[in-house]
Amino acid sequence: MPQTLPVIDIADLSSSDPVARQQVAEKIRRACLAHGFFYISGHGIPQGLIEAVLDETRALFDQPEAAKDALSKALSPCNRGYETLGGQTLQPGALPDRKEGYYIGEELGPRDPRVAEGWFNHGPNQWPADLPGFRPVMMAYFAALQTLGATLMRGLALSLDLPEDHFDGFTEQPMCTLRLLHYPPAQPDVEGEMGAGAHTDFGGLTLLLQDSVGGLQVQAGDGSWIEAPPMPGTYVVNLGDMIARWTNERYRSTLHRVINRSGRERYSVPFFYTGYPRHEVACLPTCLYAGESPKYPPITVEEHLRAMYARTYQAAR
Ligand SMILES: O=C(O)CCC(=O)C(=O)O
Ligand SMILES: [Fe+2]
Repeated sequence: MPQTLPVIDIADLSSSDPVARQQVAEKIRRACLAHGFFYISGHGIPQGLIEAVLDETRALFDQPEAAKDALSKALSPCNRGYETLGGQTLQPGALPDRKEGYYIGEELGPRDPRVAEGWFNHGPNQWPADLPGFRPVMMAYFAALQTLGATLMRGLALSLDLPEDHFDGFTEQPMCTLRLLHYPPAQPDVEGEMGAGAHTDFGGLTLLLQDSVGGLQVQAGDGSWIEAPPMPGTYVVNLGDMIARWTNERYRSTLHRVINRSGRERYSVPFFYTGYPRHEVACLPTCLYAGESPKYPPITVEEHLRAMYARTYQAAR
């Protein structure tokens, strides 16, 4: 029997009944201990909005190369905009990833104090001039996923035997990144090339929307790769490195990769819930058992994120 990832209906995380919330948290706990990856249903994001996001994503990547290059993230002081095919190498030592991407964050003007102070990745987005629906759709989706991320962080707190509001300092003014991705079909003659090389996610939670093509794989404890196929109406949720730091690796930040062997174009939209940049991430007392010591020193969200960007965007080889 191949291993599969669980589907958790999270609707009851918004219930007024604390017992119902705790029951969802128990399922989250089990999934986090097992794989650090699970599907969620009952998330409340309207299907129409999801389809609009995928439509606008396809339309963006269908634009001529020159139009996409005009939106290059190299032109942005805060890493927003277009990233060309092969622009990132997620797996150290592997070939550059066979994907192109687009980064969107909270829309912040120059007067925002965080922008004025030069906080990492804070500032305005770049928007495609010829796609009028793109900006409103992406902003509506961004806001909806930010709320969903905060709901999940409350469930995560409960799953760790912490008060539900434990992560409120992290979910206030959170930094989040919406990333649009396009994976052309794998080239059969290029050995070792992947759509996204094996990596763990940097931040807190990732909420992944994928189209119907498939190709995401998650590493199990025994080193084998589990398929995470598309399931309509769900998101794939995974834990990033900051959760592994918080929990002293009790909860895992699991390796995953994408190989698009379908022969078709694949589109996916991960949403990275990264959290309040000045928040300090240190080992949680409920995750440190007698005789253990923390595996990681405390770090702020921003310090951690800067280090991770430096690693995957080092000079192209
Ligand atoms: O496209 C996917 O399914 C996964 C993308 C991913 O892992 C990432 O962007 O971190
Ligand atoms: Fe990832």
